Amino acid sequence: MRFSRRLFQHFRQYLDHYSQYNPSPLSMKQFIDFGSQNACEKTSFEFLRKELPVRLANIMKEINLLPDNLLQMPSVAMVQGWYQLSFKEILAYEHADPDDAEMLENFTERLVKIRNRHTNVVETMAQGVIELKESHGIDSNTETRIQYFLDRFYMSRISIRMLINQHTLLFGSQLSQNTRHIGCIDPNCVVIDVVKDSYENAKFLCDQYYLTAPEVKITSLNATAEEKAEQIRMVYVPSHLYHILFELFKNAMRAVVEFHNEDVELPHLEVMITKGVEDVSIKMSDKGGGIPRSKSEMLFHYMYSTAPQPMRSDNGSAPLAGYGYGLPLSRLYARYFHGDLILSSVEGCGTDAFIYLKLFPSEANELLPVYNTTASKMYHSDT
Ligand SMILES: O=C(O)CCCOc1c(F)cc(-c2c(C(=O)NCc3ccc(C(=O)O)cc3)noc2-c2cc(Cl)c(O)cc2O)cc1F
Repeated sequence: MRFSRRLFQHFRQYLDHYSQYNPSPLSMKQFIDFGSQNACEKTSFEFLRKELPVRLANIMKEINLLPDNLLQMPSVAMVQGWYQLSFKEILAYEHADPDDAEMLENFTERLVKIRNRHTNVVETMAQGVIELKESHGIDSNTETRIQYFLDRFYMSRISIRMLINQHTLLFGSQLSQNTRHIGCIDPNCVVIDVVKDSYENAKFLCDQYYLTAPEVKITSLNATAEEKAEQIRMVYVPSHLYHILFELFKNAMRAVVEFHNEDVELPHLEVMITKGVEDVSIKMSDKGGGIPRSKSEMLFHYMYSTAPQPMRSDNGSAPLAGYGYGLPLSRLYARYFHGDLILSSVEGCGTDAFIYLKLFPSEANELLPVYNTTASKMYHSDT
């Protein structure tokens, strides 16, 4: 027992040490500049062996502040265990020799194992919230604290996976098929291509579930007229943009089909892509009947969407409704590089969803949660 207590104290010292540092946000410009000029694996390693433990420690301190009855849920305890193990595995490289090529290869392989370990964190945490709801119930104060935590926890996870993906794609053994991309970043992401791709896949699911789906009309407006409107490009992570658009298309299609379930003709969706001076904006409009203003904020609640959804895949077809985390997570992806996702619904008519993205890579900075006294007070406030 003495040995494990000493190890536990040792672990807590490391956790306290690394959580004292603030995470260092990188900008999209730093990601592409580092990755495009013959990236140096040693430099990346020396950055990550400090920054990954800092980001892990910052969010692990917040996990430890969660209400005890949530922390005791089996699923939450499992996620906490994954974080503790991954934290320890990266600490093992704290004093490694950066000039040791074999060690660098081993480090990259270890990052892949860590990324795989954390694949199902979102679903597992959602299961933990359901376990808490079923065993203890969730009062509004607890709900507010869980909402605050999950937004920060999932933003932290997005940022850690971004760092791991960049390193493993730039230096890992599976060389990226697309030489144009810098890690998971496309420096010339053609926005309309991602819109069409996400629409087609959402339409496939909608057709499968409802045997019908609305068409889409896409228009582009290029306020800066130096290039043709239809080729609005930007530096972005296509998989992030796809995740946001796919979720919004699923929701819009569901609203339109369910609101017009008797009608033969479905009103089409409209997507407007606009390139301004600072922003690339994507507006998605539907005539799905909209949602009351009193309910629209709840769409971003993690708790609200864990209520049984009418759209579960009871007939075995892929659900249009997941854990309901789709929209809150999509807003985190939009906000991750200082963009945003805003819903504007008109009850009885339809819903507009606005995606705002930073056009300049130098302004697209990571938005990272920082563990500090303000944050910790959020977990103690009983107001
Ligand atoms: O579980 C998941 O993953 C999907 C979780 C999400 O599932 C939803 C979903 F796809 C679509 C809607 C919905 C409704 C609706 O449903 N209106 C009918 C009603 C009227 C009153 C009330 C009420 O009083 O409570 C509720 C609904 N109207 O507009 C939208 C709508 C929502 C979003 Cl986020 C969007 O991007 C586009 C939209 O057209 C609501 C969802 F919730």
